[in-house]
Amino acid sequence: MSLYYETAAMLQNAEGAGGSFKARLFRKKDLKSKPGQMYALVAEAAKWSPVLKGVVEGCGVLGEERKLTPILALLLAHDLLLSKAGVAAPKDHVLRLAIERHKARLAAALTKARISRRFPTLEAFRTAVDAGELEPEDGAAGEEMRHPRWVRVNTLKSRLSAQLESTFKGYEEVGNIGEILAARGSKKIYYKDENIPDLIALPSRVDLSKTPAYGKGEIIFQDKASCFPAYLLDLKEGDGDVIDGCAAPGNKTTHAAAIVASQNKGGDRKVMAFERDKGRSEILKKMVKLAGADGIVTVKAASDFIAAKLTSPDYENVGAILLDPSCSGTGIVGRDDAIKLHLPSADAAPTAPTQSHARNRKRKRETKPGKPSPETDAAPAKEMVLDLDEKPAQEETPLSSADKLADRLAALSTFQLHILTHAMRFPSARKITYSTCSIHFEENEGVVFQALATSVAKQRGWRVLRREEQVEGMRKWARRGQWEEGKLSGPVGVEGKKRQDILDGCIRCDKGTEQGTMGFFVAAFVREGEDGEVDGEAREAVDEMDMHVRKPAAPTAEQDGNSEEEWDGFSDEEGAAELKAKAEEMVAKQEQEKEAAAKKSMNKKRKMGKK
Ligand SMILES: C[S@@+](CC[C@H](N)C(=O)[O-])C[C@H]1O[C@@H](n2cnc3c(N)ncnc32)[C@H](O)[C@@H]1O
Repeated sequence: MSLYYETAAMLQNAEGAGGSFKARLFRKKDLKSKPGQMYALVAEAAKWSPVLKGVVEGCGVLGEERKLTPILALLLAHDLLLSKAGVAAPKDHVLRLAIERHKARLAAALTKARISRRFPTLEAFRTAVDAGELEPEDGAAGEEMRHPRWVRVNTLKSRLSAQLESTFKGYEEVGNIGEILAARGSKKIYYKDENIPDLIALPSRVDLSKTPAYGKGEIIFQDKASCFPAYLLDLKEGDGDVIDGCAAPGNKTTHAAAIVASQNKGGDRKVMAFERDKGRSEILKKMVKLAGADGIVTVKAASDFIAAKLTSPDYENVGAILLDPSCSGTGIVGRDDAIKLHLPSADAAPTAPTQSHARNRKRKRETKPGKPSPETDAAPAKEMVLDLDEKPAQEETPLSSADKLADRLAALSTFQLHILTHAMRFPSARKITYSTCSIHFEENEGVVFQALATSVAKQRGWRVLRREEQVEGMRKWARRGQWEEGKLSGPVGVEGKKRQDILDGCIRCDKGTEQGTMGFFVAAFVREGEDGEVDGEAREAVDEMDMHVRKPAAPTAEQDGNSEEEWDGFSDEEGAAELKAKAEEMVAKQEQEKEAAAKKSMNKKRKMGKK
């Protein structure tokens, strides 16, 4: 089978196959063509497909050449017109003959397409296509594409100034993020972030994955919002060791390690990174090593943070904890790395004169065993959406259906509250950041208010870091926490100014706004006094909350006849064990659903591409 038949067959069977196109190519054992050549052909043809679709349709190739399907016509037209090596088939091959019959008209149509787009030469046209500048701007895909490419310079290995002089040499600095969001293709501009040090934003299509800096771990792709937790933790030399309780793939771990290293003048402070999942622990180890953080970070692979023994001497110097637990992931912006093949339609009326010898001819379509059937391709999709490459391991569990939302949020927030209150028990801990990439109150402010109401928070004096106390870049971030009435079990949470102060301490990011971030939430907790020495204001706040926030199953004062009896939070062994069991059950369920949900979403994306 020729390269073209084989590639077209792989593409036609793409739907529902699971995994990226690249993974499937390299997994397939019986291919006659080289997988690398097939991959390159599809990647290049896809880039040119918005142009080639019109070129092929305009010449009426599909109407005349019954052996060609839309996919074959696209691949062959690409190689005939744009590949230096030409069509990769013998001179008398039926496909080569079929496309070469139209060479003169196809070439003329391509020239016309170039001139109409005002490119003086084919090389200039090629540069624009390579930069993704021909991608349509409108529609949902366009929206997703406008999410910037955020790049954190890894100060363990490099400096922002050094990167601007090397990786980003020739890039022009712009004064606001709006210019990055509005930029098409991979325009060479960057924006230096005003909130997070060493962070820059670039237009979405800029591909840095092949740069030496990325390969060496000098730059890390990390959404701006995802940089908030380590920065908000505001680590100081006196904070001792740091724990990242939910670490893989490790973006926040390496960020925290970079901050620690910048202060570690000869010191031996450590970052301990817990990751419960075995597979993700391997990714974490690789990330830590690549970032040059392995001297500071100890990876606790396949280790449950909740099971970490508080009395272990390993943790006696832990002053700060970063917690970014599993969540619904509803704030994640789909960086749509999927590509679109714009396929020519057989029904489109030709705009150029067609071959006279072929006009009105009704040749029977031929099908050979093992070759894609033109019959099944007779009413082709106009677009085909393809995941070319593997995506980084998903860190979140997509919610499978809307009606399960309330249940899932309840289970997730139970787990999140449990892990957060566990962090609050570490003997020397004075700072915690709690974050999610969820947009839901239940997982965000809801968890914060419930955590503050627990006995461990009260006894140990944990409170939310007030906005005015926050590190400058976070203090000036405008979007703060918000209250949602009726979402917490029990009548109400803290009210009035006290509630508002806590909400002002919480930070939110919204997706799809002019800030260019994903949907995200983070709050920092601090405590100053010794255990049991709760400062007055904090005590007042938590006491007031305790009046209102109740565990759902807790008996009411009327029911148990004891008006003094209060639910004392999650610190009792029984409650903690119950929560742990519930959380573990939920997490196991999540894992089972993860694969199914990912497959379903890929199929949906493909179907949408066909419409
Ligand atoms: C949201 S992701 C963390 C992302 C990470 N902070 C980053 O920025 O790259 C949550 C991670 O926590 C892990 N996890 C969940 N529960 C855990 C537990 N009890 N102990 C340790 N890791 C846990 C999950 O397997 C998952 O890898």
